[in-house]
Amino acid sequence: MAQYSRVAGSVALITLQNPPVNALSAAVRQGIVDTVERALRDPEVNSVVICGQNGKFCGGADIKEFGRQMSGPPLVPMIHAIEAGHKPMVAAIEGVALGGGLELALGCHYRIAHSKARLGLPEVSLGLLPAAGGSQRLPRLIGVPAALDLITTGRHVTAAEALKLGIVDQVTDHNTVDVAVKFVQSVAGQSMDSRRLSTRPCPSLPNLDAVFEGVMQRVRQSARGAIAPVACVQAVRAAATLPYPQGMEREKELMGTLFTSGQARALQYCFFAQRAVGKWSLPSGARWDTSKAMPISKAAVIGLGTMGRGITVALAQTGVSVVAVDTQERQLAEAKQAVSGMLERMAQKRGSAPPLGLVHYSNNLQAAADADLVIEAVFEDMALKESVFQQLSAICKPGTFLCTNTSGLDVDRLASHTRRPELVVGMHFFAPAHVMKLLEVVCGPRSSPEAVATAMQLGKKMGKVSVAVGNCPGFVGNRMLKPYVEQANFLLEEGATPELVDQVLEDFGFAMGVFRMSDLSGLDVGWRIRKADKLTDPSVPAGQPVRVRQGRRYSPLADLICEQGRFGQKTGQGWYHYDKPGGRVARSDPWLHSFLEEYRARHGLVARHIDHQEVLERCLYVLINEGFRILDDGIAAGPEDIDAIYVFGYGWPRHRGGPMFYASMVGLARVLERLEHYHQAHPDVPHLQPCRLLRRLVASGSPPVQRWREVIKRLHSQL
Ligand SMILES: CCCCCCCCCCCCC/C=C/C(=O)SCCNC(=O)CCNC(=O)[C@H](O)C(C)(C)COP(=O)(O)OP(=O)(O)OC[C@H]1O[C@@H](n2cnc3c(N)ncnc32)[C@H](O)[C@@H]1OP(=O)(O)O
Repeated sequence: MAQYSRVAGSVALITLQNPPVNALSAAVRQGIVDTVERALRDPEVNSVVICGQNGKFCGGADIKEFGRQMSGPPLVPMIHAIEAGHKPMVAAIEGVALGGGLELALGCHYRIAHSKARLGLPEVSLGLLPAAGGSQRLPRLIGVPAALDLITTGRHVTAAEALKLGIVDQVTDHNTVDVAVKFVQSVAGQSMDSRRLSTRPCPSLPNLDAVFEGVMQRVRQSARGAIAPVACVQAVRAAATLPYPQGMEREKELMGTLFTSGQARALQYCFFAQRAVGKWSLPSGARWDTSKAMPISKAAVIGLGTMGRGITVALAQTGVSVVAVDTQERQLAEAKQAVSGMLERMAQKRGSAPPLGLVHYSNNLQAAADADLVIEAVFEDMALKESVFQQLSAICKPGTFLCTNTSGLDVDRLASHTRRPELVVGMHFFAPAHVMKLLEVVCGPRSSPEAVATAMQLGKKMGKVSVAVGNCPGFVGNRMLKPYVEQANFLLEEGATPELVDQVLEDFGFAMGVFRMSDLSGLDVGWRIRKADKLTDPSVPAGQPVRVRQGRRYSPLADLICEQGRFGQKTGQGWYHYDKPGGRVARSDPWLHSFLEEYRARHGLVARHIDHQEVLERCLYVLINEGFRILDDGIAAGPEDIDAIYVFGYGWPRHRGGPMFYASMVGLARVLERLEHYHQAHPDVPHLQPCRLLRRLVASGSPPVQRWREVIKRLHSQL
């Protein structure tokens, strides 16, 4: 797991060997301890180079080991032995040096990186801190402000930035190991005293207290309840204020709290969930590893509203040539300007040229004829989409994949309007499409494995977390959102305010509560869908009670708000008041409160006190319950898919792991018991009725979330 060889006569070369990223497993750590000892003992060796196999230095501690009993030599003394060694040690960094990998490099006396390498301390994104001395050595090397930035954000830096910051001593375009070997020979025999970071003082900083106070305030605000970023600040503060040994003690103490926390488990679960969703499988048996993705070099986007523009930008950023089509001249002209602007701003940030030449515009659908893949993003109207698909099917070359960006309409119905339904899949992007990480790839019953694989691969190329889901109204994300929003409206009827509901959800960790989020997305969107679903407006049969639809409880509150022309931020009024149309700052609105009071009085509803627990349980458990139904229906293959969708597309706090993981942390029996309780209190709300799968999981002993797939498989095979 760490190979020892002699090169250039007197240099020991230690190569970490643990594919795919040379993570520091127990065996690798043992290998490093043994080979370093050997190099230090060997009288013929005067210097050491440490590198990683297959062009990757090291991806850090082995995350898989964290949930288990730890064994093997610990990292801290291992790195200390390297730093204390009397022979010069150089880290030859290719590929990545992340987390424990960078901490290992910081223990070396010199660091030489390849120009394409990326370095960072991303432990915070796993709910941890760099506890192998990283929180103490990095501030001593690059100063407190830069170390705080890297450690609290976990961001990766390029070799060029690492050189500028002083993390590495040299960057090369040549063979990094050869350069390191040559270099280490040039310093062999010299004293390494000044190169041991643990012996250096932290560069002094005026107004230390004020700096840390400011940073702590900012970090607490953006952490939204996550504890690791706060612990990271505390650890760096120890580096700045304490001698190294005491700083290490503090690092260990803080890590002790984080290591076994639920948040660390949640974040590590998210890490693996994000990777698990790439290994998709469909009920048909089609799988990621047996389905061939087709290369896409030319795409077309049809409909250049907000979504179409974002998708065009995202494709061009990926290097795909795009023809952007809108039949309305005015919309086309506006889109041209908007897309170019977005591409230019993004390029400016990156310091590169904008890929303007990759985008062509047309007002004629015919321009999509030779595209390899088309993404339809016209207005969310079934008849309109059907007509576009019919035309595309006639226009496009044989083999063109036809995708729809619908947020919930029937993909199979659209496929039925084409000559090749197997080439049709949904590609549901989230606004703004060039920024948001999530892509739901919606597989209809007739979508071919190649079509799914192609959409998944294209999503990955675009930097998205692509999740394959089945076809049903709202797919996964929006289907679960519906009962969540519905509960929030019911709570208003019963006595809550938008402020209370939002406060509870934001305290939980959501970036925005449900009402603030609805105001941002536009209340008219849901109104239009409810009209199409015949839940409101003239289509509702006369004599139907206002608060009942299709035999269930219904809240017309959102419809009434829309009837007042209050569509949220865009009109300056919605559930909140904004300074002007398009304003961003939500203010409590006395009009809304009087409106709620009048509404309750009109319907004989008596407002009662609703506590935070009820708000949280009713909103979240009803959403989770729908998640179980989705698993039971086979619309999502496993809980990781649902959790990835919620974390990357719906602002679910990552340190809570996603709704299904959260349910497992709360305890499935508890979730079941609370749903039963609320369903008894509200028997006219079917969404509160605990789902069959939840009951069965509880009956089978509430297995951990990682084992649900097996249980679901077993249940389905028994049907
Ligand atoms: C009572 C309590 C006492 C407390 C005491 C505790 C003692 C413990 C002290 C320990 C101190 C630890 C301090 C250090 C901590 C760390 O180092 S944490 C890890 C930090 N590193 C990372 O976060 C990097 C994670 N990986 C990545 O970001 C990416 O994988 C990559 C390296 C950039 C490569 O990306 P890409 O090429 O896109 O490949 P992927 O698909 O992401 O990954 C490929 C497979 O590799 C697996 N993998 C990646 N990194 C790790 C890892 N560090 N450990 C284990 N496995 C890893 C990944 O899951 C993929 O696997 P498959 O899906 O199976 O292919």
